[in-house]
Amino acid sequence: MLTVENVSMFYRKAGAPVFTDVDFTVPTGQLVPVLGSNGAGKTTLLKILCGLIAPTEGSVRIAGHDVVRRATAAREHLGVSLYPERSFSFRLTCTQNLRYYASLRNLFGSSAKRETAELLECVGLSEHAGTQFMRLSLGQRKRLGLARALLGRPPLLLLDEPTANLDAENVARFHEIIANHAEGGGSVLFSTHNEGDVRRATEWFLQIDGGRVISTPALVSTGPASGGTGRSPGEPVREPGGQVSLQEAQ
Ligand SMILES: Nc1ncnc2c1ncn2[C@@H]1O[C@H](COP(=O)(O)OP(=O)(O)OP(=O)(O)O)[C@@H](O)[C@H]1O
Repeated sequence: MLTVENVSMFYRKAGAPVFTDVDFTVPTGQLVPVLGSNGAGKTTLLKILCGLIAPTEGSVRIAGHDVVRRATAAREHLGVSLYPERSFSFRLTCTQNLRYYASLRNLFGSSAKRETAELLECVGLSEHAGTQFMRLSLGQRKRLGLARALLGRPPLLLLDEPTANLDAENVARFHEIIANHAEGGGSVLFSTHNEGDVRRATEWFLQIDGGRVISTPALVSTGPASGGTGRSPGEPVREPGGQVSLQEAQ
């Protein structure tokens, strides 16, 4: 679904690259968290993956389409939510905002109306359907961003800190939504500062550290409802390639 090959990123005037030689693949049906400290490069990576900025070197393909050279084709397979959220119209309601973005996905009339209502219900915003965006809390804005990313049910979701500002109930709701997405054959790559997201989401994650993007098995994936370790008592923690494991970080 998503293929990243030899990607490096240098911002002009910056003294050092954000990261170099990034290679990974996200197959269909996988959930991949991206961890990294402030300034590590998570947002930069997401912007490159969705084609908002071009990498200095390397290439990104979504469903086989290069995100720079075949951007329109690539974006048909893609739903995006970046952080901070700046692209909604402040004076429009949740419904009006989603209907506008639905039209950009070629959804009009009754199908747009139905999908907009379903997605507001899905992210728990039905009661705010008629609320202006500027009157939403930060967590509600984040959930509206997720609803917009889901418009048209694109197979790949790229989400920047989707659990930031969410309460526990809505973090659980987010994990249920992405688990359903994966069950339906979709893939999700999302950045987070919350290691709980890694335990709940997946079997492997990406960690950006010192200009390297490292893929690491989580080994603690136990499904959405569990907070357990996923290991038998006494079972050793595997540390492939000497990489930092989630357990070490706790
Ligand atoms: N437009 C830009 N021009 C120059 N440098 C930039 C630009 N955008 C980001 N950077 C730098 O690139 C590095 C990575 O930033 P980025 O926002 O991708 O990090 P992040 O991991 O998302 O951080 P956070 O967790 O704080 O959101 C930082 O050093 C940042 O200062």
